[in-house]
Amino acid sequence: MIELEGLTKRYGEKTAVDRLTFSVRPGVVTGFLGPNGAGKSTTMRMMLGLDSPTSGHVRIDGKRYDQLQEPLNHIGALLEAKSVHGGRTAYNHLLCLAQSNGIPDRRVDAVLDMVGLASVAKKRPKGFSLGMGQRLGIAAALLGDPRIVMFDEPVNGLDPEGIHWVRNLMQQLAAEGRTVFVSSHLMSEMSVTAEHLVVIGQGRLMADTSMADFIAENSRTYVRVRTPEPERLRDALHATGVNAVAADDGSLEVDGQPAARIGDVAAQHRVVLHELSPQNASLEEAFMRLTAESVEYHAHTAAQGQPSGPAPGQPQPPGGDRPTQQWGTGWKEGR
Ligand SMILES: Nc1ncnc2c1ncn2[C@@H]1O[C@H](COP(=O)(O)OP(=O)(O)OP(=O)(O)O)[C@@H](O)[C@H]1O
Repeated sequence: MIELEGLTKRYGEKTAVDRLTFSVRPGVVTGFLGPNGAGKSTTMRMMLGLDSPTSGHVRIDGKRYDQLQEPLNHIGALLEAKSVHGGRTAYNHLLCLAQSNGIPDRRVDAVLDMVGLASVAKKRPKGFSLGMGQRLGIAAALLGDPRIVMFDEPVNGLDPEGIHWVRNLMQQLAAEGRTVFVSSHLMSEMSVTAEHLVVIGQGRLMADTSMADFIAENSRTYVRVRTPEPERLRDALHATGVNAVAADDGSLEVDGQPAARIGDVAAQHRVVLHELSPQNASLEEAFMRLTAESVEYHAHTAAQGQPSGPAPGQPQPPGGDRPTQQWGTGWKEGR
């Protein structure tokens, strides 16, 4: 179990992490989400004792990180910018870590096997691809067979097979009853990996909930209807108290009604349907809707100084009552 209580970190005037209180439970994968600069890495560094809180605290199995006797046996972590001694082979890198943490040497072969790097164990990581480096970082995190694992952007640089492997690994670790805490900017991946979510924005807690509830609470679900006779269907629906709104692409959108009811009304009035499809919101839409107001860095159009919104081909903001003028592509100044 990881427990945060009022965790706060200030850098001068800047409050990077602002009174965060939440727990990460064992047995499920918990996703950690937030726009760029939200404070995720700072939070994770404080969990590992790499940064000290300005106030508040983090407990790992009831203790501060620096009070853990053999920390790698409790918590294994992959942080974004993993530094690996370039001169040592992958095997020796892990062996040094094992020996300095009281971990049996045989764990080195076990984790190299587990992450698929056994064949390059005698090679130096400086020649590794980004994906191989990530696998080596994951191997190091698993070395002490810890009950808690924490991954910051674990699929960064991995190919589809690698991403699939990380997903299965995290789910397997959680199924074994471990605590798995993972940050990622890849929403589609997160949505199929994590069961629980912690979302922060500008250092503050915005959500601590199940994936299903998060999507349901922060998104709009509706039924899209296509018909050659939209006016007639709209009137027919209206007569039964159902409101259908015409979308720009000529389809009708109906909120808060099951598709079957719309289909029944269409059949009663002999209106031909070309499409009748429930639209379930994605994690990406829900995340962007919730965090729209807390995005710290926005892309601006040079001419108007206005946020540019999603790039062509990127998801569009869902409709709704939250302001969408602050949508940005999330790039970060100075990074
Ligand atoms: N050492 C530091 N000194 C000053 N400010 C810092 C320092 N580290 C982080 N910050 C600031 O704290 C805020 C949170 O940064 P952090 O890296 O934790 O965010 P993040 O959610 O991990 O972002 P990203 O998704 O871009 O990795 C940012 O505004 C960042 O500029």
